[in-house]
Amino acid sequence: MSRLRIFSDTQPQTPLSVHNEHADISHELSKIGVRFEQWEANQPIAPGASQDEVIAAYRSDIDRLMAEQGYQAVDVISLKPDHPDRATLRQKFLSEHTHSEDEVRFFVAGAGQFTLHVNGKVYDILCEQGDLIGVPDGTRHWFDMSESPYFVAIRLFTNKEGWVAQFTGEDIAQQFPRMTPHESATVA
Ligand SMILES: CSCCC(=O)/C(O)=C/O
Ligand SMILES: [Fe+2]
Ligand code: NI
Repeated sequence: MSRLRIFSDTQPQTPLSVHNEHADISHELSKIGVRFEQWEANQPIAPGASQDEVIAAYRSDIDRLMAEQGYQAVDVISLKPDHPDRATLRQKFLSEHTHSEDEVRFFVAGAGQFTLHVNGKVYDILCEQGDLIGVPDGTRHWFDMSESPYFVAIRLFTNKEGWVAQFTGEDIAQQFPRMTPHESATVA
């Protein structure tokens, strides 16, 4: 189940609030300009599926999003627990960073944890199949997939170069809860 936990950025042990209802999660995230929607994601795609398979299965949604916001590039992250590079890939997203463009991710299988650092608060969002998240450019954030990743996410970019991150050099991501293998597995 999708979940939002909101923390003070100085209190990683105890959330200020926890939200499990999709409408509530969307409402809270809309306050910080973050798009969080539930889309149809019922194509027969499993983590490990190839980029071409995923894009073909979701072509109409991708085209609609690209037309809607002028995105110029799309790619897919598709990982399951036996991926040989899972540790390296996990580490790549685990440090706080920003992008100079909106970060739009559509989860079409499994789950992943986005954490946003905005105005002295930390918004820890467990995203699951069907969740579409849009994080405004310049928003400080990180992403975890647990040590046992199981998800497929479609990524849209305005930058033709695809994924480019500016790391903040802060260690805050190391202080907040990581995604657990259980949270990854419960959607398997
Ligand atoms: C959920 S897609 C992989 C993570 C990613 O693209 C990103 O920028 C995380 O911050
Ligand atoms: Fe990112
Ligand atoms: Ni409210």
